[in-house]
Amino acid sequence: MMAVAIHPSVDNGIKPAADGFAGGTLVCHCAQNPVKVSIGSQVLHNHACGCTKCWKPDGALFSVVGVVPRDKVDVTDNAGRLKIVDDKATIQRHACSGCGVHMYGRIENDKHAFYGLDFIHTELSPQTGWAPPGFAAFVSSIIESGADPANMGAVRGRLKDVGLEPYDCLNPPLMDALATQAAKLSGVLKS
Ligand SMILES: N[C@@H](CCC(=O)N[C@@H](CS)C(=O)NCC(=O)O)C(=O)O
Ligand SMILES: [Zn+2]
Ligand SMILES: [Zn+2]
Repeated sequence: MMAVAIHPSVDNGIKPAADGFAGGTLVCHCAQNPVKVSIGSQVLHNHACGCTKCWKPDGALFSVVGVVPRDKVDVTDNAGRLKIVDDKATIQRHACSGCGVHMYGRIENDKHAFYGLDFIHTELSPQTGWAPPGFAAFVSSIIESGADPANMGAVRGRLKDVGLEPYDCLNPPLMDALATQAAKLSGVLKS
């Protein structure tokens, strides 16, 4: 039986991070005058995301998305083509209006646990050495994009086989970070 396809960067074999890797350039899919974004950092918390909002390449069940400090993100070419997909969302995804690819997602709420980090898709960069995805988030959400609910056992099995522990929200460290921030904001936890 053919293995469940997750995402090209997973299905073609997850490549390890390179020591000392410190960034690269994201390029959108437009054949002419692509949008380019320079990233001056290794990616952190890279993961597969099954939610409906994260950008996925054609045919993929999951997005692969991670974060970098926002001051390490610099749009260098054709910034004028970027449009915010949903300005009400927590993560404002800046997409190329030509090809639809999301170039970076930014949190503008400075009370959010992940404020200061931008979300990026390292597959848009020709450089190798990015930290690979380490877990799978929002796995059940792929059903909202049309995945067959009856196939979820096979999907989770495949994710485990390739070392991506499946979660239906984020992984425990990130869920703890969100809850810690909520407890500080409510005053339950003294900061
Ligand atoms: N089940 C929902 C989940 C969406 C969701 O909560 N996505 C997560 C992971 S990217 C999130 O943090 N979203 C914030 C946002 O999109 O602004 C869907 O698939 O649309
Ligand atoms: Zn484009
Ligand atoms: Zn997502």
